[in-house]
Amino acid sequence: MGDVILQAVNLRKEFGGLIAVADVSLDVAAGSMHSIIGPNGAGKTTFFNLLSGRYKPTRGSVYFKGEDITLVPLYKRIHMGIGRSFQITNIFPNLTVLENVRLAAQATSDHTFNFWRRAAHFDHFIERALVVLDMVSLSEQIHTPATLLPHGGKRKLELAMLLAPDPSVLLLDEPTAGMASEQVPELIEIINSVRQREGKTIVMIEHNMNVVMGISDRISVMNQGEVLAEGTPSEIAANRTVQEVYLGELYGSVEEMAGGHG
Ligand SMILES: Nc1ncnc2c1ncn2[C@@H]1O[C@H](COP(=O)(O)OP(=O)(O)OP(=O)(O)O)[C@@H](O)[C@H]1O
Repeated sequence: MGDVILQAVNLRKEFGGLIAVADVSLDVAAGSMHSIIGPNGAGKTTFFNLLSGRYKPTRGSVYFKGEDITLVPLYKRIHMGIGRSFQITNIFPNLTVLENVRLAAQATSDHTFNFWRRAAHFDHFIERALVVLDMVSLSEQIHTPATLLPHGGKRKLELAMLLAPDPSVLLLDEPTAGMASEQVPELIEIINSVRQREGKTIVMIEHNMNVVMGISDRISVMNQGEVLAEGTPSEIAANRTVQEVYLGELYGSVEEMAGGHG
């Protein structure tokens, strides 16, 4: 395993009496694809919100490149290089694809604009936007208003907006959600090539098991706020406790159905 780039140590989040994340410790290796899976309500999104800085933990710590960032707010973490996926609702629908990505690059820039230097920076952001739009195969649609993109195109646009400021870690929350199954392989191919060609670290919540098993280096399985198991895809696939959690869910719903008829 390579150097640890992002680390959670005994991270906990309570909402009133509910423990959504229960003392989770997790190491993400630099350059790896680390997936987080688990049944609904397991605490995956809450855990992501603790990594991105959207939530402050009840206790525990987050380290990025060895630095304690537990109290660093979300916008500063983005500046440091932790990119959190944009939701489709963050896209400006009437702006073009290019303008959306240019704004995403610009929004996280450290430059304070001086009028005379502004034009030069503007060109720089457009150049960056064109590079990332090429990475996500949207070069042909740069002048299309975002609202006119099909759902799969909007997901690629989100990814481009996330990549625009050149983060070293990408937190992807269900990147294939809502996509038609025939569009999934292309997006996964893009995510994989971004990781390999750009050397990015990717932490991903994903429900599609084919995707998770196919591209992850490591998988952490969450259940009821805890990490139940962690390992390579083949280790996780062979793990009995993991099988029981997923099968348990299935049996639970079968029993409910049976109960409904009884
Ligand atoms: N802001 C909040 N306030 C109160 N409870 C919350 C909040 N966010 C999440 N929870 C609760 O915390 C638990 C974990 O939720 P979370 O959304 O993190 O799970 P998840 O694994 O991401 O689920 P899913 O796969 O359905 O998205 C759930 O019981 C949820 O109801």
